[in-house]
Amino acid sequence: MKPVLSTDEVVRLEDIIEKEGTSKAELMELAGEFVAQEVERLKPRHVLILTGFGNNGGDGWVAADVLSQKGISVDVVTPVEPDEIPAVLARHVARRTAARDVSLYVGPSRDELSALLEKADVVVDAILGTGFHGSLRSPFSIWIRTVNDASPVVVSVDVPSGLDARTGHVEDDCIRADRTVTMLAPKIGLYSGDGPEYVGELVCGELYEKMDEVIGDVEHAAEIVEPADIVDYLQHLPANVDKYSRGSVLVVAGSTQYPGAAIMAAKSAARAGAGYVCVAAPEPCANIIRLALPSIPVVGIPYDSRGSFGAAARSAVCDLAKKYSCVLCGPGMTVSAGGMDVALGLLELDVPLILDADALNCLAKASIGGIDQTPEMYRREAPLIMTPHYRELSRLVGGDEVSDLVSAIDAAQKIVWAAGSDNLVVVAKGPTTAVVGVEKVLLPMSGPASLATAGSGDVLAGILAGSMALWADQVDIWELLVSYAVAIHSYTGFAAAEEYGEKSVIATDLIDLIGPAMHLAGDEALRSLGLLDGEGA
Ligand SMILES: NC(=O)C1=CN([C@@H]2O[C@H](COP(=O)(O)OP(=O)(O)OC[C@H]3O[C@@H](n4cnc5c(N)ncnc54)[C@H](O)[C@@H]3O)[C@@H](O)[C@H]2O)[C@@H](O)CC1
Ligand SMILES: [K+]
Repeated sequence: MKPVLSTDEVVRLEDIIEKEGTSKAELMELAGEFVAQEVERLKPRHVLILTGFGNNGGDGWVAADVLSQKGISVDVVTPVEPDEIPAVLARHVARRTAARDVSLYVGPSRDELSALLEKADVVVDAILGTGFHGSLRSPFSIWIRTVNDASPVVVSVDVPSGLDARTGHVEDDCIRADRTVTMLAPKIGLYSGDGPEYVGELVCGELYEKMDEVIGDVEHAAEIVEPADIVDYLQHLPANVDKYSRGSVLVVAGSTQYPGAAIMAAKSAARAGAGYVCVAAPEPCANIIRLALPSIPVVGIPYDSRGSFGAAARSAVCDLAKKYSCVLCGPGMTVSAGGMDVALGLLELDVPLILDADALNCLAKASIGGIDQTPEMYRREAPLIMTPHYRELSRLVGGDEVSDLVSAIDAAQKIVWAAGSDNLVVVAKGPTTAVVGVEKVLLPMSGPASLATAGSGDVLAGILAGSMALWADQVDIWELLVSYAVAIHSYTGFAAAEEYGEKSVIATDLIDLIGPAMHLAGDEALRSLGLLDGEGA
């Protein structure tokens, strides 16, 4: 897994590295050399480097120096003369570079900048890095707009200029990078909010050769889960399994209004590997589900006048639930008094439980001021996975704004820290999904935008349930198993987008692609471990 840091922790990491004997000036040299190396791979003849007032600009000046010494023609744009640059380290490298064979442009007009952009093969954006917050001031606001209008090939240094590296928020304009070369470790803002839209391909220059020895000394905002990390869950089934040893899932879901959610979740759980799946649904919709899923038994449960779980549902569902390896509750069940009772009843049982969709909305309704204010409601021994999207997550914590990855992690941590259990995981679903536990925040591979379609969450919940049933006995770190399920869901999105077209994917397409998605994930894991060459086995 690869750590992702907050900007504060990056500063701490730089201090630690300095204490270990590598100064910030040396880090800047290494950063600039790394940028130059990444630019050189694009084989440019003419490079334009835009620099700012701070150390991000310093990295750009070093890169200019290295590239010009390699015989590449380099233009450097700076807001002030090198001697007037306020940041000491950046001023030092700017003076040095200015004395070399580079062309300097101090505070060019918009037209002059446009002309420079026209003759550049590659533009290096070293205007603003982790020191930038708030709204853009001139001249950078004009530079950034001019660059984006010209849409050249852009390599951004550390962070695309204009992006707040703490939150991923873009207030005005931001450089649209083809590649972002980030230093030491990726910053959380590159994954949050507007970040993914501007970053392009992300490359990390670790710079410090003994990074492994120091990275554990700072807190990680999150960790990226790589294909090799989930390889344990991609093994073949042992030859001697039977349908019970593969694990069983009870899907507590559906209503007259939304029988489809129960159908999609149950089928996904079966496709994800559970040996036996059963649905417990309000009686009036049970037949529709039976007809759609001939291989899956459906138990009709007492219902209310709207065809949702009714007053007697709790004991019927809880009696059944005890017999399963894992219970998934929520898809399509609507928010009703009976549904609320069912969700609270399941929380009291000693069975691995996934609460999704309306089960979470029921929980939010049953608590006052957020569930984190009443952790006893969900504190338990058996594993509990909650899978809210940002809006559901906001409701769960009493209405806090949840609008991006950073605020989603904060909200999810409130929930898991209030209970303090290793067996509690919140999956904060969004464009970048975070898997949040007490100790760890994991970022599994994100899927394509095609996954943003109604019912996609029911498929994810089913994949999660099937995976939990299959692997529950062998789990050390629940966050990792959950990340595996999220990654498989992402792969179904890529496979479906390829088959049906990016905009045309519907949730039911994803279900039959769960198997192929596991193959894709398996191949990727083997390839990253060096056990598979080329395009496939
Ligand atoms: N400190 C270190 O050890 C290292 C730092 N590195 C680089 O240094 C960068 C951080 O440097 P700094 O902290 O100097 O910050 P930056 O270079 O990101 O920017 C700070 C400068 O931006 C300007 N600025 C801030 N807000 C602004 C706004 N709203 N509108 C217009 N201008 C604004 C200010 O003039 C300020 O001096 C990193 O992103 C990275 O590129 C790398 O060289 C690696 C080592
Ligand atoms: K930058």
